[in-house]
Amino acid sequence: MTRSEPDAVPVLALEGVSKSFGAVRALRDVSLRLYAGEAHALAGENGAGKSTLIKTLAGVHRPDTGTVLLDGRPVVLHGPADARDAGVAVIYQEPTLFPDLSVAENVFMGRQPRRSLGRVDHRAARTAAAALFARLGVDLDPQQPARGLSIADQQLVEIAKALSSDARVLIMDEPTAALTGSEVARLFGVVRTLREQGAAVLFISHRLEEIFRLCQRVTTLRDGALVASDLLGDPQGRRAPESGGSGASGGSGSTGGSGGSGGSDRPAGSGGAAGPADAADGAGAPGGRGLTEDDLVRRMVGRDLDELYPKQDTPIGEVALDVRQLTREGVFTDVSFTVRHGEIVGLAGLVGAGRSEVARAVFGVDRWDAGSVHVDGRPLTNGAPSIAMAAGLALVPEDRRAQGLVMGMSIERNVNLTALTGLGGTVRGGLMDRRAERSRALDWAVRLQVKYAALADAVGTLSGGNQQKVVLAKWLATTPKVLIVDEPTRGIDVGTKAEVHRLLSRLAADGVAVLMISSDLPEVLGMADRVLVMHEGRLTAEIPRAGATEESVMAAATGRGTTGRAA
Ligand SMILES: Nc1ncnc2c1ncn2[C@@H]1O[C@H](COP(=O)(O)OP(=O)(O)OP(=O)(O)O)[C@@H](O)[C@H]1O
Repeated sequence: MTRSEPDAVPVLALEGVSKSFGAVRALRDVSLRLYAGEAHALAGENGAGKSTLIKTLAGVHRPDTGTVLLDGRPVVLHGPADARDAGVAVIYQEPTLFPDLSVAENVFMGRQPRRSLGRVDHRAARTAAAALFARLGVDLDPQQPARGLSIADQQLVEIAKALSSDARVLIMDEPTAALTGSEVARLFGVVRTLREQGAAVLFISHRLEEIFRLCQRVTTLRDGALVASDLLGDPQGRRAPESGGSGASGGSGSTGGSGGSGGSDRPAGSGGAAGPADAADGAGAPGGRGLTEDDLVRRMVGRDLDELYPKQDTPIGEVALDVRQLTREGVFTDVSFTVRHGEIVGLAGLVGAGRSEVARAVFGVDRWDAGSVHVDGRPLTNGAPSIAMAAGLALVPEDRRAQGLVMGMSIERNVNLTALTGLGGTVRGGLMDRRAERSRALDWAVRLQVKYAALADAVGTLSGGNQQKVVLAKWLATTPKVLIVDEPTRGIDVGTKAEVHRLLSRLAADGVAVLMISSDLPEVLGMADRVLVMHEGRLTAEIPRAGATEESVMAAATGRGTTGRAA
């Protein structure tokens, strides 16, 4: 049986599901069919309803109307345990393993193999875990403690855990957001293996190229409604491995390992969207040639997208941020660079290279052991964020949800949080000027296209991407002289991504010095006037815009040569 046979029965499906939270209609009459052996992407802008949909499949939410079907039969999932028992597992972006337990103990949590007297059989657990990792084609030691595993490895432990309980459906909610390029390649290798073994994978990502690389079908949501469910065609007309539930290996590059950036897994000749009886397939792909990235963006956003990297040329002014020989023992060493007024400097490197740590030290969240930081020629005090802010520095942190928001507080109040320090200008005689607060929040909500019901709603009710936008707004509202943004568009949909880039470009044109930490290479190359690269806690290169290419940046990021040491 292959997934594209019209009479195939989906392993898991939604039919006509609607779900509201108060006045917000998060899902409206949505249907989705997930087949064995397919990687199926779920696309949509922030707040489109993707998380609500997967939570419905995972038994977290009960639909208001509509049905969940397992193997074609309607089921009622009373909670996550019901979904797990039915073979549906969810892998979240940042898994929550028990740090003090071993990898094997985490895999078999609650289901440890036991010996006759009821004692846990650790050796059996290790052997079984090793067999699962071998099945996935990955190299992980079952005996090592979970503490200290990279996020990528933690995800693999979660996947092994799902397999150990015979999961047939794996739902992955933005699993790649915090992974390096090679970790993504390894995860995709695992997903291919799982598909060959007959699993169905539902995959969420805001990175469109990943959807096209990994998936055979994409379902798009807009404002809670289904736009289309399209097969993804292969533009080169190459024949990708046809996989059913049989486990037959049908072609190249489809198992284990860490392939490069190739390895497209799309079905051959899948013009249009003549999938298994999907009513919403009607829209198809233009010209019957398979969906393109532009088509997908149009489906998500409802219009053509403006330029993604609208970088304007701006005169570069005096040095605004001057970081000299900054060292934090064991974290980063001898880091020196400048950012000038009007300039966007990209800070590239692999996850773990020390970029965020430098940003935190510059802003004063962490102390430095040696070196100095000047803003407009004035020295900052070590470990004093309030002094950094008073000097005109702003830091939009990477981990925005944890570091940047008070979840129970309103959207409006969160946007204005920095005003509590007196920086934002809405504190008058010790009282918040509520009208100014509201108008500022509204202004930023519109500029960043935040999707919300009321500004007085708790920020915790927003979708993940919209929460990210509120943190951005909060810091941009301080009108900084120097803005440090850490992964400014991670988790943000493609439409707003262009808007964030336009905003950064405009800030630079207004004279703000922008230091942009980003793992998104096209973003760095598209937006930065100059690119700094870090590798293992040191600056390894400084590359002017004209000389910056994927190759030159990656070479410096992986320590394979430098292109001129940063001064
Ligand atoms: N528990 C909740 N209470 C109130 N509103 C909610 C709740 N959960 C989701 N919503 C709303 O439902 C809508 C859909 O949110 P959802 O999280 O499903 O979006 P998403 O597509 O996953 O977005 P993102 O890409 O930002 O993660 C949003 O308007 C959101 O604010």
